[in-house]
Amino acid sequence: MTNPLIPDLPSLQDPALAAALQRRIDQKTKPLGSLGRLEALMLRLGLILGSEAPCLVEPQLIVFAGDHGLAARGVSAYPSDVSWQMVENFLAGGAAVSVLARQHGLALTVVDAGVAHDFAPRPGLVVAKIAPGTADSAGGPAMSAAQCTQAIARGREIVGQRPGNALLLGEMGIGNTSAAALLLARLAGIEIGQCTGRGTGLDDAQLQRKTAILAGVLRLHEHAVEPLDALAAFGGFEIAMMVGAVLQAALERRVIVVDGFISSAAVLVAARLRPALLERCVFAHCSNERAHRAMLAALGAEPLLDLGLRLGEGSGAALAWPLLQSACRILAEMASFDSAGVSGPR
Ligand SMILES: Cc1cc2ncn([C@H]3O[C@H](COP(=O)(O)O)[C@@H](O)[C@H]3O)c2cc1C
Ligand SMILES: O=C(O)c1cccnc1
Repeated sequence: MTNPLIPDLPSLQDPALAAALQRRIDQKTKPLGSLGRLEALMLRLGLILGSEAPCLVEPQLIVFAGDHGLAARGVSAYPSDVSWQMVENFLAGGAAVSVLARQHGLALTVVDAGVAHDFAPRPGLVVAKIAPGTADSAGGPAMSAAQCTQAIARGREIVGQRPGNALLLGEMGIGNTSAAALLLARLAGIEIGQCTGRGTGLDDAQLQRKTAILAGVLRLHEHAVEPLDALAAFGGFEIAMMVGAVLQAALERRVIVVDGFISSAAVLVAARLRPALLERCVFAHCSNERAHRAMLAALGAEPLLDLGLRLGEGSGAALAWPLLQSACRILAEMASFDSAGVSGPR
């Protein structure tokens, strides 16, 4: 059904372009298939950007930040204040993602999607606050349907206002591995015990408690089965804004670089609404958060890296970025057997 909030996405399948790309890859001066998964990445980037020699321009790394009412129940190893403190750290240039964005020439934008703190305006910060944190999803929906719609619309606007043809997703929000686990359980039908992980570093007893709390939240919202209902029930504002951001990026045929467990949960929601979104995604890495592998499997995704990261912020997306650049450079610059006068296979 057409819904102005959730744009229709045509499939990018293009057998002629796919064949041309594959031919180009196979004619490079290397044994057939020897660049492994980088070759699949070349194919994907070519199809997304609609070119045999795709070129990545003005990549945007956007970190969406929000607080979670559920965090007051002790589902994270850290206090909610860390959300706003880390936003300050991102803007001051001291966080992991700040360093990596600088290193790789990624434009970094931090979005206050709903942090329980007021920030002084400054460059690099977009205040798009829906509310100062979601409501406690153990007592009712994390957000109203109207707030959910507003968050998706703002996520779309923020991407639409920015240049470039690549979006790297990042997030910050104490308690957000809980929201992501709940979305995975509901939208992929996976038992909550399998979806719940240690997040910022819970011990065994704390993990057990978190699982019991999340099981209760799932029961409370047993009727929230549609993607947008589940998103409103479980939150958070940063996840809802990422849903809007990826939909807009997909509509504009940008490459979407997905980070860890939480940004994958946003992609899961968006993909349940518009499955063709997945054709536009590159999954940067498999995080160490327990259920990320299961989430990637539910998305049919093959991540590029497996570094045992469990940070979020877009750090994994930024680390994978040079692989995307290499894939494009190889397509554009590497010689063919013909052009280099190298003999092909016997
Ligand atoms: C200092 C610090 C920096 C972070 N940067 C990202 N996260 C990550 O941890 C949070 C999710 O884990 P949980 O659900 O257990 O709260 C998110 O904010 C995520 O981005 C951080 C967490 C901390 C403590
Ligand atoms: O996979 C992630 O992105 C992640 C995992 C744990 C904590 N924060 C983020």
